[in-house]
Amino acid sequence: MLNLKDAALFRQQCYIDGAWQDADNGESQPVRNPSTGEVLGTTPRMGAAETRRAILAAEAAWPAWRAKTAKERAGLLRKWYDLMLAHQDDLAAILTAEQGKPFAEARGEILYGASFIEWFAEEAKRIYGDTIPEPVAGRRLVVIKQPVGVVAAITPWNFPNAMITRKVGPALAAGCTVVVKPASQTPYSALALAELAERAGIPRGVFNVVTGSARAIGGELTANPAVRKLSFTGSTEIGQELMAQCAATIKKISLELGGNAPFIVFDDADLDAAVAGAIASKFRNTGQTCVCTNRLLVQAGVYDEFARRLSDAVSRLKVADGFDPDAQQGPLIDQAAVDKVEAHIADAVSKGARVLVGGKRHARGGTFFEPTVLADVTTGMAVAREETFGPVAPLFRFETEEEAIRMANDTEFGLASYFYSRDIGRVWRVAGALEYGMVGINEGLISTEVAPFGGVKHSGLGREGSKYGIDEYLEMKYLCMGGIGG
Ligand SMILES: NC(=O)C1=CN([C@@H]2O[C@H](COP(=O)(O)OP(=O)(O)OC[C@H]3O[C@@H](n4cnc5c(N)ncnc54)[C@H](OP(=O)(O)O)[C@@H]3O)[C@@H](O)[C@H]2O)C=CC1
Ligand SMILES: O=C(O)[C@H](O)CS(=O)(=O)O
Repeated sequence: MLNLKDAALFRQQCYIDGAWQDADNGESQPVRNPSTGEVLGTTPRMGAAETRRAILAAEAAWPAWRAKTAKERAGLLRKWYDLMLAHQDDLAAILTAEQGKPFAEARGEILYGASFIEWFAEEAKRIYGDTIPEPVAGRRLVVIKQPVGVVAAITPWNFPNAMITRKVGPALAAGCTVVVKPASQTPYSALALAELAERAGIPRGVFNVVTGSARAIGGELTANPAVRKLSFTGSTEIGQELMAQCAATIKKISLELGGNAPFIVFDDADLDAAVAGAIASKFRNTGQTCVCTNRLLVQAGVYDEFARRLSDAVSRLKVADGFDPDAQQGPLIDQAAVDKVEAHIADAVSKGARVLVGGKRHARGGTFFEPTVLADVTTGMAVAREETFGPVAPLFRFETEEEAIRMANDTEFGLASYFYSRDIGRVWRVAGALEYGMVGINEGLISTEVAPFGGVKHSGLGREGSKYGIDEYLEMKYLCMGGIGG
């Protein structure tokens, strides 16, 4: 099925306490290639009992793992990173087969995912504390940082490699141990990471991967008091459920949820740069990223020209199977995703929008969809309020800077935002006024391991990556020493 150089990377069992295991009841669930519909294999359909064992393994491994020096943990993470790079093509092939994205994009995700392991291997050695001038003579005050403990990570199908390493990298670097539940549609990338972690020498129980019933596994991960931290990437609806489930045990929580990114083109923008940025921001992963542009707000003076140039560029995007060397747009993850895209287009057209390019299922069939540009879109349409999570670029028109900011902020989401302008005063005014965790200014691709990734409002809590990302896996402790004398 998969033409891998190292077939041992394709694992169809879960990884718990350093052992590859089936579900207790022997049940399994199929994993399909979204491009062809073919069954790639199966993974165990585990539930609460197996998850409890994984948590116990992580708890048992924690004392020895946290007792290692930061340098020792960094060395093991570095070996894991080196193995990811050495197996980049195989990891990318597994990813394209189970998620559908073009192979070149999958290779890029492996580098992006590995960068979090590299970055946090370095950050491990810089977990500094504080000394505080004593307010009372004879005392010494210090602050130290310690690992939070056993971490649960629940991750999505759209970045099956990077969304795991963006959590597991800082967790392990901080001295925590982890139980990961990957998306059922894309489990093989997670299991390949477990295979490489074992080869890197990461001790048994430190990194565990369970697949199966989301509700049963999630129920155990959120209720078990041994789990002290939950990190989730996925829909806002599920993030809200998990946050509520964690309340009973007061877990530390990070949420990276949905978005509704505005992409604002002002009349002083470099239009060629804006078109290139819109293509990159809107159509990466066939529009299936939480930071994808969801609404394009274009100032009236450049609306028609921008619409013409963007439509021309979109019409040239190659829709193909991810293993086709020319592929630029792969399939959507499943039929539900196609249904949502079609519903958004139908709603917009019924309320007066015009289809400039695309607008319907692709001739390839299955879950392939034509990259689409809509004009004359208005705020009463579903695409203005809901995350499409597909290859649809809706163009809204605005007159003034104030109107653009008001439209951009008119959403409960606040993850990524983008705007194009060459006026320095406008750049600072708009960047300050946008209610988002991240702002791309004359750039459509801004995600990197060195900067804090995350949102506000219904887009989540906390930050991933950057020097801030490791704090999510640390607890701060204040020591007050008396009787020092002198
Ligand atoms: N912020 C982001 O990066 C992402 C946002 N999304 C948004 O979410 C929408 C739906 O996508 P989808 O993949 O279904 O996202 P979900 O939020 O449903 O799934 C994300 C992860 O959560 C798990 N999950 C689902 N329900 C539960 C539960 N009750 N308890 C514990 N874990 C659970 C899933 O497991 P399983 O796969 O087994 O269902 C998966 O591992 C997308 O259309 C998009 O709008 C989706 C993916 C990423
Ligand atoms: O969840 C996502 O969609 C990713 O976080 C987007 S990115 O980090 O690859 O930009």
